[in-house]
Amino acid sequence: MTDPQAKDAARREARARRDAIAASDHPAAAAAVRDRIAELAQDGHLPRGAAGGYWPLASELDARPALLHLKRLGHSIGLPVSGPRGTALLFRDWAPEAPMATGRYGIREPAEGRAVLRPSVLLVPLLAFDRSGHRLGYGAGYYDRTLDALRDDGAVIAVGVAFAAQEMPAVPVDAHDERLDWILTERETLRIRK
Ligand SMILES: Nc1nc2c(c(=O)[nH]1)N(C=O)[C@@H](CNc1ccc(C(=O)N[C@@H](CCC(=O)O)C(=O)O)cc1)CN2
Ligand SMILES: Nc1ncnc2c1ncn2[C@@H]1O[C@H](COP(=O)(O)OP(=O)(O)OP(=O)(O)O)[C@@H](O)[C@H]1O
Repeated sequence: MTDPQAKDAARREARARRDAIAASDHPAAAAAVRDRIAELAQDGHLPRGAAGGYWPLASELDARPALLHLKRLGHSIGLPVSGPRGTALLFRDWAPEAPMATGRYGIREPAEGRAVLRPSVLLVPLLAFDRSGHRLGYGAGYYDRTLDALRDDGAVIAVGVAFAAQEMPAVPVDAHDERLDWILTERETLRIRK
């Protein structure tokens, strides 16, 4: 296993870099990522069915414009609901006008009663990434467990979303770390797996 301190140090460094991005640069980055997801869809890289996303936290890149685009293309959209630490995320159907609630960690999520979806495409928020498709999240293992579970019962295309500044030469990895299929930043579309 990698030294947990190496992951923590990489997390702190990535977090500081993300926090340093000017708020005025966020809308253009969100629009660029929307255009990149539109291109993936157009080129037939995204399977039909539900797309999972995330409600932006802190200084994360806002994926909502990308999600709204996928919705217009006919995908249903699911947002994560965090259960207890150690569990996989669940995705509930989201629409801009549908009721939201505040879940664990104070994150906005679709209210109870909204349908649970199984995403065939998952936009994954990244704290740090490298060019081989490895990622770091907040360290609770939610996305590793979620991708593991989704890949166990079928296919899922995992699309990491981050600012270009969050790239590292090599993210520290462990055996349980799930790789991404694509990474989208405001600057480029990285194809990890063919
Ligand atoms: N937008 C977004 N939604 C997401 C995630 C994410 O990374 N981004 N998640 C990705 O897994 C899940 C939530 N995961 C979390 C895992 C740990 C902590 C956590 O330990 N929070 C600390 C405070 C951290 C801070 O302030 O920086 C705490 O509550 O003490 C929070 C969320 C599901 N939803
Ligand atoms: N598929 C899995 N099954 C069981 N435990 C797992 C699995 N994936 C991750 N874990 C556990 O979750 C914890 C956090 O993992 P890690 O440090 O890789 O988090 P992360 O990738 O940064 O976080 P996240 O996946 O939430 O974005 C570790 O203790 C790890 O052992």
